[in-house]
Amino acid sequence: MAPVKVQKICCIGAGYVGGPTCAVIALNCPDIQVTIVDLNQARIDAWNSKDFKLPIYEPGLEDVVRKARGRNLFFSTDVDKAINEADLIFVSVNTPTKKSGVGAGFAADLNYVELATRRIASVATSSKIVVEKSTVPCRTAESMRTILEANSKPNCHFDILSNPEFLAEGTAINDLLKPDRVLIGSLQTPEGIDACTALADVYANWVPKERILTVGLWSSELSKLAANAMLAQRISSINALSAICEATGANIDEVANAIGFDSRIGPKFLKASVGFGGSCFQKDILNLVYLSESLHLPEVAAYWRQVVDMNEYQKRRFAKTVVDTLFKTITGKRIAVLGFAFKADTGDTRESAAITLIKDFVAEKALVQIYDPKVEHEQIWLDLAEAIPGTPIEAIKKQVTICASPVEAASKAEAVVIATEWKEFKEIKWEDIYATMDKPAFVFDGRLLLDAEKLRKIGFHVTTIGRGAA
Ligand SMILES: NC(=O)C1=CN([C@@H]2O[C@H](COP(=O)(O)OP(=O)(O)OC[C@H]3O[C@@H](n4cnc5c(N)ncnc54)[C@H](O)[C@@H]3O)[C@@H](O)[C@H]2O)C=CC1
Ligand SMILES: O=C(O)[C@H]1O[C@H](OP(=O)(O)OP(=O)(O)OC[C@H]2O[C@@H](n3ccc(=O)[nH]c3=O)[C@H](O)[C@@H]2O)[C@H](O)[C@@H](O)[C@@H]1O
Repeated sequence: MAPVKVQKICCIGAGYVGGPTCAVIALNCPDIQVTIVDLNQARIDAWNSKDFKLPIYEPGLEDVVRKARGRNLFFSTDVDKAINEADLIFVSVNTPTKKSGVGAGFAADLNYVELATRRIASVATSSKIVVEKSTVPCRTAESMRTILEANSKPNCHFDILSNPEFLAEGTAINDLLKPDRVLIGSLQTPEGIDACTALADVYANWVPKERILTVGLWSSELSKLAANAMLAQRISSINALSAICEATGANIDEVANAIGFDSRIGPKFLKASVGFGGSCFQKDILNLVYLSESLHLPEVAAYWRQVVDMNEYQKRRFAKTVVDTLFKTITGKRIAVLGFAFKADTGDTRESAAITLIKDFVAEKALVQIYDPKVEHEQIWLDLAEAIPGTPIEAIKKQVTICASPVEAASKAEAVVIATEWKEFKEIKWEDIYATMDKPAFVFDGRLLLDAEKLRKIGFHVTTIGRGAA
């Protein structure tokens, strides 16, 4: 049998991955009808909104959706119809860390993947290619196949592919338009290879053929966890070195630059920070730790576990530096936290280092004044309520204020803490900030973003991550 020519795609899950990924497929493949479905009506309504108030903020996304929506890109809550019409279905649902039961705190919660797979099996009346887009533990495709085969209608055949997504938030559209690579894993059977070719042909509409890598299913699944673990490991390594820099007077940017010049190491992902955040690094490493333990490889599990432990240490170390520098107490002091998103150019706050910092400041009885240019206020309250369980939100609101500008956040504050590397924080008129603050006025740069010397000339006391006291 020749590979099918994909004509209709359904994507289950209209989130940070499903939305942008399939919007870019629709943009580049005008002959393919792409329908992105979700159970969350509000999310779908936002994707369909007349004024393009999309549910996620991602530079360039609106432009892509404006070009393709209504042409060959559709958003719907009619999951069954989209499944039935499609020849190829992406499963792009969330796979968070399990909160309870076996593997709680480590293993991926595969409930959403399983429910989506069962839905496909129960409504499909023709053969489909089912593609794992979600990040999943190794051999999840096998469970999906078992579920599909046990529940399918006669004459329905399912091929399972793994096609993990490597986009980073904030640069998602560029990453999708010009990916370093597209990875497709399949069974090495004639049917598996045909299904793989059918998906590769979709990407070949805009991705150079040499960047489309085809591998075995298990390699593909593991490569996704491995890529995130290696990226996070670089950040934990540079952050561990930042602690040595602070203790010795070395400068972490100079060290990163010096080692990054080695072409075997390379310059990217060596920016010391207050700690990595985002929905995936921690979750995927813990998933790898769990996998290693399940395979009776405790030393391997401990090795990867240390990447997450170092990240926790970095966040806590930074919060402690703030308290220690402010004369060992921040009780009743105003602290401005600039940035709440886990990185710049996104409104996403999942696992943001800012949340840990604010939690620690609140525990120390400080008054926290937050400013972020993109994060919705409601999201900040939700995150803080979750991070500080047992404290009613009214009590949290007595200690925390959300502000409309950096100057407002800095008003009467003793310290400004940079938690997210938003470019606009570089462009602030720091003289205005200084004027509004209590003295001595402190700045803690957790992102190596600001010109410390310039701030010192204004009168600030500046502490920068990875730099010894000046
Ligand atoms: N956020 C990111 O930057 C990246 C995420 N990933 C992976 O992609 C997957 C999805 O992540 P996100 O898009 O961030 O998650 P998300 O939480 O933003 O979106 C998932 C969506 O799936 C929907 N959903 C869940 N079960 C459903 C069902 N049975 N039927 C219909 N809709 C359903 C949810 O309502 C939600 O809107 C995860 O496995 C994640 O690890 C991979 C690369 C990058
Ligand atoms: O699986 C995923 O979800 C995605 O996870 C990351 O993407 P993302 O989390 O969106 O963003 P990153 O740019 O990787 O940043 C993650 C965190 O590390 C921090 N970071 C990044 C780079 C660096 O040098 N230093 C540093 O502290 C960022 O500020 C942020 O908090 C990966 O980069 C993507 O390839 C992957 O697809």
